[in-house]
Amino acid sequence: MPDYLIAIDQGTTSSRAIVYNRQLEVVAQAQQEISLHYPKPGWVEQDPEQLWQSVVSCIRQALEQATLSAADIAALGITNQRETTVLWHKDSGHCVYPAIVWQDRRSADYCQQFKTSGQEPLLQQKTGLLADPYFSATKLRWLLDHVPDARQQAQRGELCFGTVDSYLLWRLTGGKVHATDASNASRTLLFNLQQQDWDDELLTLFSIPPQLLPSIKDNASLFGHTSAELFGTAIPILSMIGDQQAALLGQACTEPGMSKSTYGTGCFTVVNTGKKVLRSQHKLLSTLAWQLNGQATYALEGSIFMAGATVQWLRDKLGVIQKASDTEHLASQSYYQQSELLIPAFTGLGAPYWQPEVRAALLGMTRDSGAPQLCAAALLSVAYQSQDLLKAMQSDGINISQLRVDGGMTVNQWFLQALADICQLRVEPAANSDATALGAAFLAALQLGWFTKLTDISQVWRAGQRLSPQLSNDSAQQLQQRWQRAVSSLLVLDLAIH
Ligand SMILES: Nc1ncnc2c1ncn2[C@@H]1O[C@H](COP(=O)(O)OP(=O)(O)O)[C@@H](O)[C@H]1O
Ligand SMILES: O=P(O)(O)OC[C@H](O)CO
Repeated sequence: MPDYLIAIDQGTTSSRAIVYNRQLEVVAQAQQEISLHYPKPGWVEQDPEQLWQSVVSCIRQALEQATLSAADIAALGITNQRETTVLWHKDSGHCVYPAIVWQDRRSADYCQQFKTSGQEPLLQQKTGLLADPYFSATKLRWLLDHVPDARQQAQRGELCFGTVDSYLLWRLTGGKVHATDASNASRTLLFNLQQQDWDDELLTLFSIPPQLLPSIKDNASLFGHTSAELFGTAIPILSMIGDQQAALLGQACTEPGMSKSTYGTGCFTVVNTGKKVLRSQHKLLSTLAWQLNGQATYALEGSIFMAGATVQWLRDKLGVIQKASDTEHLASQSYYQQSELLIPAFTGLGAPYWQPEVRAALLGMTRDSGAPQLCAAALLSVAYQSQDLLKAMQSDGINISQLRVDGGMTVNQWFLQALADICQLRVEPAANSDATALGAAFLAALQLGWFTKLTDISQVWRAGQRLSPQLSNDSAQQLQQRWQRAVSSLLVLDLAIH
């Protein structure tokens, strides 16, 4: 029996393949950055072919680094950026359009119609989500309405819709399997959270032909085998799970009430709510954490669209830093009370505001404002947004006094301390910032029988160096209040040219 497995983490910023041994220790890993394209204001696209090629090349590189062959790999697990929408031809595998990324706002007007017509509560009740362009259904509807002949081809059963997990599965299996997992399905706005299946009424509401949809499977199950010619030997694919749900598991949050926050491209705070769908009164999302043997575990989620992506903006558009890690020493040259404030609504604001049309603002600039202040403002904006989420959760009766954190930004100590200070709680980074990949790897290992039950993840999870708040509660409150005044002002600003 082979002694290793590989987790693929296809994120918004990069693709990764990580080789694990039976104890789920990292043996080797490979990573490739992915390009994002912004063809119009508020639009965000990626090339599905690049996503696919990066995954294949990461798997090959990781195998090479580990001096292993595909025959040594017992299973593959997949975790992925969620909601991003791909539509491809069944026969050729050719995509009809670039992938529409979760951050894309092009369907904002269409979503507004659901709010205006009073249909949003129906969406909320069935899916746990809101009428927001974030989710896949309105992106898919846009594709069917705007790509020439797409609707006719869809009706003739010639096209496949999928989120990134589903698209990768299709490619890995050589076009043999069109499936998704319950956690990814729960992010489409087409999935009935209680019935754990596609919802006919929603398909009609969004005019989505059902023949487009993948079948839905448990998060740990046999999804298919990679085609033998890809890596030399067919490898079973034994897990698929959306990246934030994977991180919840990878952070060993298997009991109701346990929570984590992942700081990658965006930031996602997720609380395990157990077997019950908890309904937020403060615009947090109810979602499916994982489904095993048909049994769903649910979660409550706060989603922020710009976390590490704000750091990328500093690097790629402003050029004030050369690499993400530069933000750490630059920010440390400034201080929390600086006048500069960045509200990173580059693609609207997510939870708890849900304002797709609002755009980013940089406030409080002086003649002295420079790279240190911009870096501090960018990192602080993520801490302030996290505090907004924690406050919404508290209002829903969920008190988080200690936060497990992971994701690319959590290597930044200045950011972690700012998070602890602004949110006034203990921050507990995972020893391995790749909790996402670990979650997917664990599910595959569970399916292989290397572990016997879900809670065995705690044998694998390790805490890193914890940070406690050093700022006084009064000062934190003043800063939080200033942030909230700034956001409130931005929300009432009308920037349209009349
Ligand atoms: N040292 C750092 N300080 C601040 N941000 C960082 C640092 N290193 C990486 N990042 C940010 O983390 C993000 C990548 O994290 P990752 O978890 O790999 O994201 P994803 O899963 O979305 O691809 C990038 O947006 C990058 O800007
Ligand atoms: O790319 P990430 O890790 O920020 O995750 C993206 C989320 O899955 C979007 O919902």
